[in-house]
Amino acid sequence: MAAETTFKAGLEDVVSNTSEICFLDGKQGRLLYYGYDIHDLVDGGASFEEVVYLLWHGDLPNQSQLKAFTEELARERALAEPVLDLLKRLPKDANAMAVLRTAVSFLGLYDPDDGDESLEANYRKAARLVAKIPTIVTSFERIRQGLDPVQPDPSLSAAANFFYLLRGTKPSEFEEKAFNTALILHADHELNASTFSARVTAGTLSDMYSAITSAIGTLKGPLHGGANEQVMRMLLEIGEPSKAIAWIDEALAQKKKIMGFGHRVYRTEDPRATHLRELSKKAGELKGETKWFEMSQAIEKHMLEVKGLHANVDFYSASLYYSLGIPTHLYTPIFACSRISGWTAHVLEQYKNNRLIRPRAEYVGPTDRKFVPLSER
Ligand SMILES: CC(=O)SCCNC(=O)CCNC(=O)[C@H](O)C(C)(C)COP(=O)(O)OP(=O)(O)OC[C@H]1O[C@@H](n2cnc3c(N)ncnc32)[C@H](O)[C@@H]1OP(=O)(O)O
Ligand SMILES: O=C([O-])CC(=O)C(=O)O
Repeated sequence: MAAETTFKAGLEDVVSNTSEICFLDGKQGRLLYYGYDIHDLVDGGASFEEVVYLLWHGDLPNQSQLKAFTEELARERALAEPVLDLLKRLPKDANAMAVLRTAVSFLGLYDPDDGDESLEANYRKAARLVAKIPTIVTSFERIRQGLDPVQPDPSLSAAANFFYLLRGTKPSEFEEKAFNTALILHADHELNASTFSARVTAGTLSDMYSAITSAIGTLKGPLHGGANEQVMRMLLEIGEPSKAIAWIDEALAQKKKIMGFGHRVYRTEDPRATHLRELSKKAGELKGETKWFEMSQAIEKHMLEVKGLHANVDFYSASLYYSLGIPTHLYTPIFACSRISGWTAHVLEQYKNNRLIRPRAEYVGPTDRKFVPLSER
């Protein structure tokens, strides 16, 4: 029924709220966090911690603000015993995003501010989530491998801590820098599906943990954050750069989507892919195994030629993480380790200026049917 609705499939180009956090220009390929171009943040040597602060407060921190914030994150990284116990009890072969979704929901029950919906309490909850999500991801991975979780090292950055918690050893300078860049690049992206679902949940004035649990479930899907794992599985299945074009052509002939390509908003190069391509190349060279980068480059060139589609953020992050030695099933959880900063920024913004988010559906089902009692059917 046409009624008073305007239908846009997938809410394409529909503007749902105003926001100060992230500016996205899909035609020019520009991405700004609170007015700062991501290229300047990355090339200028910002840390992920500075970017999280920026997304929450609208300004970069000065030195004492950054020190206090870094110390707050360091204090919050460890997991309480019940959360570690839960991780130990979960099936070892469980999907890592399903584990994260379950653990974050559970974590909310132990938050000292649970039930306090003041803005101050929500900032504290956000800091706990940013600090603890990487610890959940890495602790479960170690438990799965039959290893004991590692205690976070308060002297390490967010990027370095991830490797330390995963391997029990500190990363190289390149690993820390590359991972810090990846964390910055994935931090926020306007009203992507997972952020939108976080805002929808927050818009009912439900709590921060409920909003983030919704977001994690949404990021998990292969059309969104789950694509980075699918990209690596594709590269591994192809096996050799020389086989890439035939593999892609065959998949396209079968009307399959090639993971890591296309975007709802970008019509040009995804500005994040520019950095991730460079890092993937460097990581492959340092490892002495450049074939994943070469294969990725061949696929990227071909997809642009035959489909006019550009690589998105998930494409080169896959070969980068592979060259850094990170297990493939952790790629989407890593996305969450970064995007938690954007999700929480948007939830805080939603709380500050809330209106229930409730779109309409255009009804296309039958009407005016006559009820027939069960005995007559
Ligand atoms: C962090 C992120 O979420 S980035 C996105 C990660 N997701 C992926 O990489 C998965 C692969 N990509 C896709 O599925 C899509 O490009 C999306 C989901 C990202 C965007 O989807 P939409 O804006 O809805 O575009 P839609 O899926 O309608 O595609 C438009 C056309 O391009 C084609 N197309 C889009 N992406 C691809 C792709 N990756 N491979 C092949 N064809 C594609 C579609 O088949 C469609 O063609 P048609 O008009 O002939 O039917
Ligand atoms: O914006 C989107 O639709 C998807 C995306 O690139 C992201 O979440 O980083």
